[in-house]
Amino acid sequence: MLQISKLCKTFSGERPGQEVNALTDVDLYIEEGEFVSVIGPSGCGKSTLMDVVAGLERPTSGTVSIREEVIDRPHPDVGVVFQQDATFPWLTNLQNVMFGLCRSGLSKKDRTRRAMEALELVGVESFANHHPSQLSGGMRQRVNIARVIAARPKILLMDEPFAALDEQTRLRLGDELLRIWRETGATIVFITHGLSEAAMLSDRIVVMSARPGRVREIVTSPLPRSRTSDDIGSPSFAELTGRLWENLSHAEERKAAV
Ligand SMILES: Nc1ncnc2c1ncn2[C@@H]1O[C@H](COP(=O)(O)OP(=O)(O)OP(=O)(O)O)[C@@H](O)[C@H]1O
Repeated sequence: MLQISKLCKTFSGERPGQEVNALTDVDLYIEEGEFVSVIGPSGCGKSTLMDVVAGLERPTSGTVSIREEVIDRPHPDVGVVFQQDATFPWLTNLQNVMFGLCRSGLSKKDRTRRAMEALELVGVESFANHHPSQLSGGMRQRVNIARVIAARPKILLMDEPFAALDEQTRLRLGDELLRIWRETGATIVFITHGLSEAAMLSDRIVVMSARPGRVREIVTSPLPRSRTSDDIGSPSFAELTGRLWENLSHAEERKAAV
């Protein structure tokens, strides 16, 4: 579904001639319908990887392909959810979700229907005619997710979407996201700083090394596809987070040594 090959990304630094190697030789293959999380030390290039896959940044070298089509701009099959609230305060929640469909070519009636379906999927349909300011942070993030999934992307990229939320809300939204993933069959790439979040949500977890970021290890989850936050107390979960922590602390040690 998604193939990342020998991906490198270098930015110009603050001083003339200075360069920042954000990513080097990243190779990753993601199957259709997989839920893959990416973790790694701060500054290792997770957001850069997401931006390149989203077609928002051009790779310095290497390629990103979706079903063998090399992408160099935002692709219609890809939706992106960021940590920051992207709702427009002057629009209702329904209008916000419909806005995400304004270039879809659908009639207003169909856009309304699709937007309502997306709001139902994330559980905020009863607030369709309220404004984002009338919602809690967690509910607003549900509207942001609805806005993206209303367009029915085959690949959903999520860059720390729950980072600004409290732990309880994160867990609840994690469960909702797993349900949405199972219902839609979307392929999800999820960036997080949270080991438990990555362990609970993912089929596979990509651990990146310190900058310049590359794939350090890919850990396959022993948890079933039907996993929920109830699995957090299980021995498999503890073993998985232990393994992730071990990997991450080695990556952090390397960062300290650089
Ligand atoms: N537009 C840019 N221009 C110059 N340097 C950049 C740019 N974007 C990112 N960088 C640098 O590239 C490196 C990787 O940044 P990135 O934000 O991708 O890391 P990250 O792993 O997402 O970080 P964090 O975990 O802290 O969110 C950092 O050193 C950052 O300063």
